Amino acid sequence: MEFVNVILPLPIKGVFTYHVPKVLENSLQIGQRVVVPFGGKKLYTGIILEIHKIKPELYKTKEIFTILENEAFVTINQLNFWKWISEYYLCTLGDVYRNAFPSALKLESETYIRKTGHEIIWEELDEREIFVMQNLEVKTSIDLKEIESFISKKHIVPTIKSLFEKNLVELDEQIIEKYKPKQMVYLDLNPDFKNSEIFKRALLEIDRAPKQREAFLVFIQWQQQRTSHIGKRELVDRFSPAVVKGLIDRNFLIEFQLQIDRIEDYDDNIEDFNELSEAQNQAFHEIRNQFSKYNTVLLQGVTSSGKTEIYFHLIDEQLKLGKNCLLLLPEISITTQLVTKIQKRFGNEVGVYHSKLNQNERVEVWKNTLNNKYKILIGARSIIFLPIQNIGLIIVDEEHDSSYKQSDTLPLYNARDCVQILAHQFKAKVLLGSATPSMESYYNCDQGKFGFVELNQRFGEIKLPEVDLVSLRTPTITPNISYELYEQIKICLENKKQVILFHNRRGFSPILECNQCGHSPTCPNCDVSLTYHKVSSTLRCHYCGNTRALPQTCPSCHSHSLETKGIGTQQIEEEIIHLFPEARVARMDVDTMKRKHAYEILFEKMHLHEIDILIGTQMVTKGLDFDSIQLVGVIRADSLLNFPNFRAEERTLQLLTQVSGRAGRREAGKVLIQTFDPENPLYLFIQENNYHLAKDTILQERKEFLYPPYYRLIEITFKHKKQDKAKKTATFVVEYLRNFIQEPFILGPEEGLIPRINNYYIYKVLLKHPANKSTKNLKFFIEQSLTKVESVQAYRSVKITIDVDPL
Ligand SMILES: Nc1ncnc2c1ncn2[C@@H]1O[C@H](COP(=O)(O)OP(=O)(O)OP(=O)(O)O)[C@@H](O)[C@H]1O
Ligand SMILES: [Zn+2]
Repeated sequence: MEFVNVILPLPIKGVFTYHVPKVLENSLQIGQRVVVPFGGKKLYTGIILEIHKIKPELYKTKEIFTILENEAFVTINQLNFWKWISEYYLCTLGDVYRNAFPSALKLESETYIRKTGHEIIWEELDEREIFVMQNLEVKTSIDLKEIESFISKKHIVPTIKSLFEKNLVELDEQIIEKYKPKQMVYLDLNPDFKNSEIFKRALLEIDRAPKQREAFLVFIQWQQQRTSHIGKRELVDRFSPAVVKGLIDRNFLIEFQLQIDRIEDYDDNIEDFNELSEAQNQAFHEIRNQFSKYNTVLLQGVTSSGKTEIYFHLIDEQLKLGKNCLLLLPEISITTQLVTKIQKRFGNEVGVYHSKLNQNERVEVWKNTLNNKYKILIGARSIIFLPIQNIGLIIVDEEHDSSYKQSDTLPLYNARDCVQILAHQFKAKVLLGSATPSMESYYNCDQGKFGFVELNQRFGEIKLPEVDLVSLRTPTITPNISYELYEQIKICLENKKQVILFHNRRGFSPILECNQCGHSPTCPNCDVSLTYHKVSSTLRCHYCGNTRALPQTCPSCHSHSLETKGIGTQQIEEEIIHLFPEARVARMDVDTMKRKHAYEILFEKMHLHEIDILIGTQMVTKGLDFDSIQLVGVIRADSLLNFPNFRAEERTLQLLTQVSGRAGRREAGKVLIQTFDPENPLYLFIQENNYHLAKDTILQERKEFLYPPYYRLIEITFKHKKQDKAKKTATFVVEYLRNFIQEPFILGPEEGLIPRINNYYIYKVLLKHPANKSTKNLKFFIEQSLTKVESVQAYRSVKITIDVDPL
């Protein structure tokens, strides 16, 4: 008999053995998708990891139901990569599989499906498919379990798969819901207006509606400037719904809809490469040089030095060698300018993969990658899980960015580090690029592991912006805007230039406080104050989402003197509007950027200079490349530094350097940093643009206090609704581990920074390990300690997560 070991999307260690039905014997492949029964009732889509003839002795195997296609869906390289991740990040293969695979490709009992609304041609469906579709006529969504009552288990997944392929059903998951493909409404000119007589008459007709006339002319101007369609929303935002409706009612503009979420083929012109400047050319050659000695090279290029241009030339070289390239970007940059830039150079050989794609799009990219359709793949961190082929070069742009680390779902991997394994598999090179490299990467250069190339000149020999520190200890014009900043904004606006104001909201969200008794409403489920949301007039918990109406009186002493404390971007916006009533102001933060195309619209507006002042959180610090930003203001630099994390200084340095880099990219620019602590050496380094000295200071401290990059960290988190259970389990683990690891390499258990989230009490244990030694033993002890926990009945319900290399 033939057996297969299958990976299932479960947080259980190990693989699961099934026997192969006679008809499938000798035809299976490693990496193929199979549907298998599990437990009493469930069924899952699994991946074949091994095929063998060894009958398990301890239990009776079940038979696999079916295979989903005749070829492997996961490559051997991928499976090896998954194994590495599960060993390094101490999670199960099932955790990796669950995360690595698009949901639509791993149907299981709990998967919900619903109709797409696509026309059903009943004659083309088989009996089972008809059953499912009829069921969906009466119910909006069903899960695979329900289908079991009318289709045999064996046939469920193939049936659904077939309906998927016919585009008749889609997954119904709450998370996916958000990104459901949307029809976007666009506007076009009435085709009759091509006739200039009709056009002239039309213009006369709206002479008496000046707003409509203006909107109409702006629309025509846009149409001439752009190759893409013009969204209705954009015109509405610029004018008003009524004005735009007027133009549509008059039949001047015609509405049409397009589904925008499908991966669009690029059909515009392919642009030539820019010639590299002398400095860029030198860096380019230096990188190639270093690649003959090192597999990984760190490129530190100051902001606006044109690193992208160098990437393009390196990529081009690989393509000419017949190799593919992988380009990793922080999540946010994906929706922005870079992707368009790349498509302009490389056309349709580019695949894009990121979290805002819907399920169908993900499947499409996966299949195209497997079929080696793309020469270049661009994506956020999850791109490393695609079935990539024939890779010659992997580029990680903004390598210091924390969004390369997955922090909410297992596995808690860092894509910047994982690409080393992929590169090894393909014998490919890795280029890490940043204006502000991470301490880890510097360390690797020092250790002789990475090569190092520096590019110290901005493109066009533009000078780096001048940085001024402004003390907040002296009186300000409005609560958060100093006289100096006010003056500079004024000058900038007079010069018809744009301003970016950066306000770090982390830890500074507005809260409600009673002036009488000092009470501040807290979340019933978490140990945090509720955040005040002005627009909806609510108090909200940012950890569990708990929301309540804004109280009129203090819940504790019933006085009426409730006041908001702390500042958010909204307050800054109000102050700016008050100071500059004429200016066109926009805000960029999680609240304003929720909608799928919010970024594109905002960037378009920045580009067209329809915004004078852009106020935003961290989002404005990354990658923005606009011509006319002359001034960058940092509202409160200190809020970054005061964050209780050993990386606070590094992050501050990176953020401030990055945000400063948005200024003066075409001609001289200026940066104003407002702070309560203008003598802080870190700010002085930033002012002098001395990243190297700043980095040396930080590294010195890290070494002294046994932190990365000199030591690797592993953090174990314990969560339980009963506080003492969480604490006791954590203590139990620490006591066990102390047999092998002594102070100061083991810390805790300590309460979490927020001791309770969503009614779960949190305890943490931190382990440190010299970076130049293998963590194999340490990881073994940790796993042992968890096995010990498993054996104690009372501790079993405690939720334990291990974070290797936490940020
Ligand atoms: N060789 C070149 N020819 C023409 N334009 C260039 C060239 N190199 C760079 N540029 C332009 O200079 C600007 C800055 O380049 P780019 O955005 O690549 O910088 P960067 O190093 O990635 O900066 P940051 O780290 O701040 O994102 C871009 O608008 C780019 O188009
Ligand atoms: Zn809460």
